[in-house]
Amino acid sequence: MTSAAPRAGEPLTLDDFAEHARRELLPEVWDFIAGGAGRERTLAANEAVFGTVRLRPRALPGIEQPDTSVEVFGSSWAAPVGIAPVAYHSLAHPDGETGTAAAAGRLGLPLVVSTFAGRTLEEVAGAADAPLWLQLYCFRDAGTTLRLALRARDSGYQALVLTVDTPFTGRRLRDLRNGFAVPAHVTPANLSGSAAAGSATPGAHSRLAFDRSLDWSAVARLRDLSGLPVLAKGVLTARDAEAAVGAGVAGIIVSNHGGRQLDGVQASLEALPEVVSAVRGSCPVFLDGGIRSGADVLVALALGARAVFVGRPALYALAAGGSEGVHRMLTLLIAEFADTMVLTGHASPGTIDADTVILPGHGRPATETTAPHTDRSHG
Ligand SMILES: Cc1cc2nc3c(=O)[nH]c(=O)nc-3n(C[C@H](O)[C@H](O)[C@H](O)COP(=O)(O)O)c2cc1C
Ligand SMILES: CC(C)CC(=O)C(=O)O
Repeated sequence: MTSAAPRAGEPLTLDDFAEHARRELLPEVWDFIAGGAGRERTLAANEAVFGTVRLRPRALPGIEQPDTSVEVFGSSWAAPVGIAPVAYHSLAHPDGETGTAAAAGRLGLPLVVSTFAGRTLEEVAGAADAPLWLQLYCFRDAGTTLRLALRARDSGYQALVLTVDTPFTGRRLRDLRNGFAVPAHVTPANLSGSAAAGSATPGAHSRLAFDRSLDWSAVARLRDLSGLPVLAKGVLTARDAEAAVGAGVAGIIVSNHGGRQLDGVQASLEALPEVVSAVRGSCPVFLDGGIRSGADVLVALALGARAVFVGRPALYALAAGGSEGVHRMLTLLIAEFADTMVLTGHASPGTIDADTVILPGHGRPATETTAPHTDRSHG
């Protein structure tokens, strides 16, 4: 890929965007976004594990221009990359979720809007022209969740993402030490007036307001009510993947919530093969957690993900440059992915298989060291 020479100081990597954001944000806001639960072992592992996988190059691949696009639930995405649901984009920049949606939409990439978005579902829909999904937390006040699902359907959202790893938010020590509270000007726009609107301290609020009696029957309830496909976000084991499939999910997002829930669990990438194998091609499997480069995207696809989502990098790019910053970050990620495709000999994402990577401790391609999970032929 040819690209124009960068201007001095322009971010050249996703890590550069994080560095810009760290300088822009108040320390306690940076900590809320960057931090994880407990000793942050899982948070660290999410990124570090990508550094342990080796790529297998392809000489003279004969690819002029790779086609990075993928199809998901009948929609074309410009690349196998979306934006994970992250609360309160307006913490990072006044453009908030509408800025993020506009940037992703210009590039043909999807956005998953958080239950705790700072802009209304309808405002975000007005700003985006790429697929939108709505992430749902289920509240004790069940009506609040059901109304959100119906509003999403009515404003053209294409899927619901039920977060299944959060009966309450994890113990995030940075926030506890900082006494972090969401600033008064940042509010959950879609919960206003509801019993779930709650307080400014996300941890305490989640313990009061989230429905801990929730079980897998929620999938069918939300699907039947809204007519939308429902994905489960936060699956890390074969057992939970089988439960999700049994409950009728349309897709699974392998995720540990960016290391913000149960510290000590596997990195998302480590859990991916087990989940892909358990699902046996019955629904697409996605991954979030630790994706910081185009090569990381390729590695996740090689181990069976249909597509990946980035969480923190979207907020960092927003903090660094508003909607334009998100556009630049996503453009960079797609360009890195396209370059990595060419150098590993893939003209389209569909051919990226386990033969493209070597897992830690093995001198051989992952095809020979991992079982049948590499089948991504499912719809
Ligand atoms: C500041 C912040 C807020 C988040 N808010 C939500 C949320 O509202 N709902 C949800 O399901 N996940 C939420 N997540 C988790 C992300 O969807 C995603 O799982 C995680 O950020 C992926 O890891 P990454 O940041 O390494 O890309 C949040 C993550 C962060 C960093
Ligand atoms: C407001 C919070 C519940 C959002 C969240 O899921 C998180 O901070 O990880």
